[in-house]
Amino acid sequence: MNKFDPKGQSKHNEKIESGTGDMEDFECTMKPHAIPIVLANNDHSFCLDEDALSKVLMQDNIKDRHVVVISVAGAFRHGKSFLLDFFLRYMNSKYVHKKNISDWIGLDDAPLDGFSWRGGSERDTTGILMWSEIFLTELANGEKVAVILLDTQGTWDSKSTVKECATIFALSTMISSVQIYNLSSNIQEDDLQHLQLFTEYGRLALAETNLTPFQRLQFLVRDWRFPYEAPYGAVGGQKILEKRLRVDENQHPELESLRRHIRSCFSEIACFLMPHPGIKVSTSPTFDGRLQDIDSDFKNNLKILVPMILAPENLVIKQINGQKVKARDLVQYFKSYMQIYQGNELPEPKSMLVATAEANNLSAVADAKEIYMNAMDDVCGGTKPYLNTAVMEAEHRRIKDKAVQQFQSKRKMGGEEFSEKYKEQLEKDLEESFNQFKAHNESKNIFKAARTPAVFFALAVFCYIGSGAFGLFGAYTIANVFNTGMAVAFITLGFWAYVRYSGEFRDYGQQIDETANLIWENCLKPVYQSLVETSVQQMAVQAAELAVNNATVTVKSQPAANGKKNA
Ligand SMILES: Nc1nc2c(ncn2[C@@H]2O[C@H](COP(=O)(O)OP(=O)(O)OP(=O)(O)O)[C@@H](O)[C@H]2O)c(=O)[nH]1
Repeated sequence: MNKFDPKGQSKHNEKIESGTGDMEDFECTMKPHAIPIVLANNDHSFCLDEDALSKVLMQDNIKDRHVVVISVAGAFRHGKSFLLDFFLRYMNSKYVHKKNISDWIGLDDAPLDGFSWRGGSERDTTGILMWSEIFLTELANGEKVAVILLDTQGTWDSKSTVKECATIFALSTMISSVQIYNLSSNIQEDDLQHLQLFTEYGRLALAETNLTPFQRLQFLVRDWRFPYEAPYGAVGGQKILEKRLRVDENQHPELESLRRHIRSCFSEIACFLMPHPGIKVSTSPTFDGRLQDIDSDFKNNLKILVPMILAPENLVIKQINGQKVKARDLVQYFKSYMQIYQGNELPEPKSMLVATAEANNLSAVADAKEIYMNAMDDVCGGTKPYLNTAVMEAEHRRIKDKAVQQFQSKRKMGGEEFSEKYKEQLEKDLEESFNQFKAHNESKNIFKAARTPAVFFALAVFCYIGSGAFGLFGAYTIANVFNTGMAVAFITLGFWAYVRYSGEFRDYGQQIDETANLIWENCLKPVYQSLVETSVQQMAVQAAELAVNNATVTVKSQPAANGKKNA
């Protein structure tokens, strides 16, 4: 097990030491170590340690250099940090100690240190860690670039949500120029599906652009067990990759679109097959990374893989929107990407079951709504005449029950409890639709539609009579007020008719309708109702009198008739 635990050294105001002298800004008190840049919070969110990031990237001799960012991501407990420590050995031996490059892999009995790694089944790395030492590497054209190494929190451990996994993977893919996708045994369909989910989550956070969003994707298959099918290394990897990402004519559209998506996200995709490192590496609790305990096949392939990624001729400079990125820019990008993931703009990535159950329920809701809308359309749709409100409400209840029944009877994933909130939403939506149908139905009631002109016409007539009556008694001032009222009523009526005809000034039209309603409810309706009541009363009185008179006449005429009969 490695003795070097950088997690105990990650206080961000600590000064760090560089073996190269490249980090003279820092006081030389510590060995280079892993610095947590993105920290995992207890509430399943992440935050950026800006100070720590700036301290590393804003050093005088680093900040204006183009960067090469190499990140390793993938499922937890699959040897990501272990691999990165060999990257460190390569960089240290070449650029720090200026040693012969063939010796970079180290001594047989030297424990492996650097990024924290360990055996066991529990996760080790959380958030995103950056190696404190930035390696300045000279390219063939003489430019010195800054090589940055990132270790990431493994995906699919029992403590992380899908959102956390997606955030770390997406963020590290967005920031890196080479993303190493570390897999175990094979490239499986679920690995591709997860990659699709994570890259889509990353692409969502980026501004719309026609350029390929990410740079190099390096599949790294650990413990490859079928060298007789495809040999270890890059050639075998390419063979497997071609097979897995092949798009066939007869392929299911879902599989095809997944493959197209992955290809469209990266400007370059490669694969490397690594052999198993030996039983001691994977099972011994006392293994501390010594080369003597690692199988030679693994070591030989490491000697090919590591330079394939880190040798100057293979370095990929980080580009965003086609522009090469400098270390100082990377600080800004980190900040703005983190802000996006901390905000509420992005949809929440879900587990496959939750996403499928949601889709099932939403489709059942859509079907039920369609049933309701079609049936209500038949009852009171656009071309149907006005329907009595009570009948309409009864029809609404009947059709709504039918729609909800349809929703409940449809087979859905996620269970009863999960469906409940969709059922509630459906009922709410149906009530809203009913209100719209109701409003539409009301507008078909010609008496209600004629209310505004009727009210203003009645006002005009009232003012006309008023003006005539007061004029008759010589009260000309009051008569003039009534005349003005009549003119206002007619002008309003004319304007209202214009609004209805032209469709312009609709707000004013609405205000006139509301005023008419107000006048109707508060003045005309009470008068109208009392008139109706009075006339009904009078009719009742008259009917009663008529009945009494008739009865009296009958009683009086009856004895006379009887007398005639007797005579
Ligand atoms: N089978 C196998 N085990 C490996 C390989 N490389 C490293 N290991 C072992 O895997 C275990 C985990 O190594 P780490 O480097 O800590 O794994 P990790 O992916 O960084 O783990 P997390 O930080 O928890 O995500 C250690 O016991 C290593 O010895 C490999 O290629 N194959």
